[in-house]
Amino acid sequence: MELVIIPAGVPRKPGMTRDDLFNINAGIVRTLCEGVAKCCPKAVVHVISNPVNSTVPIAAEVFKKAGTYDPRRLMGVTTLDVVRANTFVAEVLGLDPAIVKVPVIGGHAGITILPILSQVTPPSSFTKDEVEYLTNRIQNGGTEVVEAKAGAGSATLSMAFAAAKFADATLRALKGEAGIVECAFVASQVTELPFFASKVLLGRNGIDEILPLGPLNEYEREGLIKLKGELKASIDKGLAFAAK
Ligand SMILES: NC(=O)C1=CN([C@@H]2O[C@H](COP(=O)(O)OP(=O)(O)OC[C@H]3O[C@@H](n4cnc5c(N)ncnc54)[C@H](O)[C@@H]3O)[C@@H](O)[C@H]2O)C=CC1
Ligand SMILES: O=C([O-])CC(=O)C(=O)O
Repeated sequence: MELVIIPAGVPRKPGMTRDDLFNINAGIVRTLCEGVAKCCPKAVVHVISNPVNSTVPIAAEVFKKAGTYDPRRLMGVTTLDVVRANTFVAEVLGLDPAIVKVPVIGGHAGITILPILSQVTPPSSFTKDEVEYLTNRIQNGGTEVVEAKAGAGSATLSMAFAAAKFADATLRALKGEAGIVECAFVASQVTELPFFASKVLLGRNGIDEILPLGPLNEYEREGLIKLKGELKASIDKGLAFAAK
């Protein structure tokens, strides 16, 4: 049982998008994945380095070239989006974040981060204003931290918490614990895009099953349509880089 977590690379400074990190981090992720393919080709790989929407496709291409690719074992880490969503929704509902679960789908940048508030557990309803506030806050949670740190980096500490949470869930599933479901950015057929974040069932081999998106309300369906263009462009940018 092997798990490789890749958090290497440069973080954002205020005014930058995650995509602005591409020029440096794409090469770092490519080199590290070449090392994984050589040294531990059967490892499950968690990619944290941004822009996740591009670095995961890069990792997939590196593994394909090396002949070690297994889509069940490659996951982009979007747990921090879920941690933020659980926290902000719990604040609005006046609940303990530990009991709130919000699926977050799409990708890991700006509008590609789409919280599915209609599927929150415990079942809850929100006003239109609350939906707008929560969606924007969750989509911009990373930027909020980058601005607050004013040049000293991004959300390192909360990412460490999220990475540990996702690693723990993955390792428990690899050991045989049943029924572990997490959101992650993975090779996917739930939409027409080749990679997408959604709920996945983890198991002894990594991803056992990618779960359907479930019913979305009109606001979420519109969000899904809007995010696809940006997400596709980021995926294609990663694939083009890896093909060079
Ligand atoms: N997926 C997510 O939700 C999140 C992703 N991130 C991303 O994670 C990455 C790291 O962020 P932080 O840990 O906050 O930055 P940091 O600057 O605190 O740490 C980055 C680490 O990467 C190492 N590094 C740099 N180049 C390397 C190379 N070529 N090979 C191996 N290691 C190398 C550095 O020595 C440093 O230890 C950034 O790309 C950031 O955008 C950060 C937070 C959340
Ligand atoms: O925003 C950033 O640059 C780091 C990150 O991905 C996050 O905190 O979600």
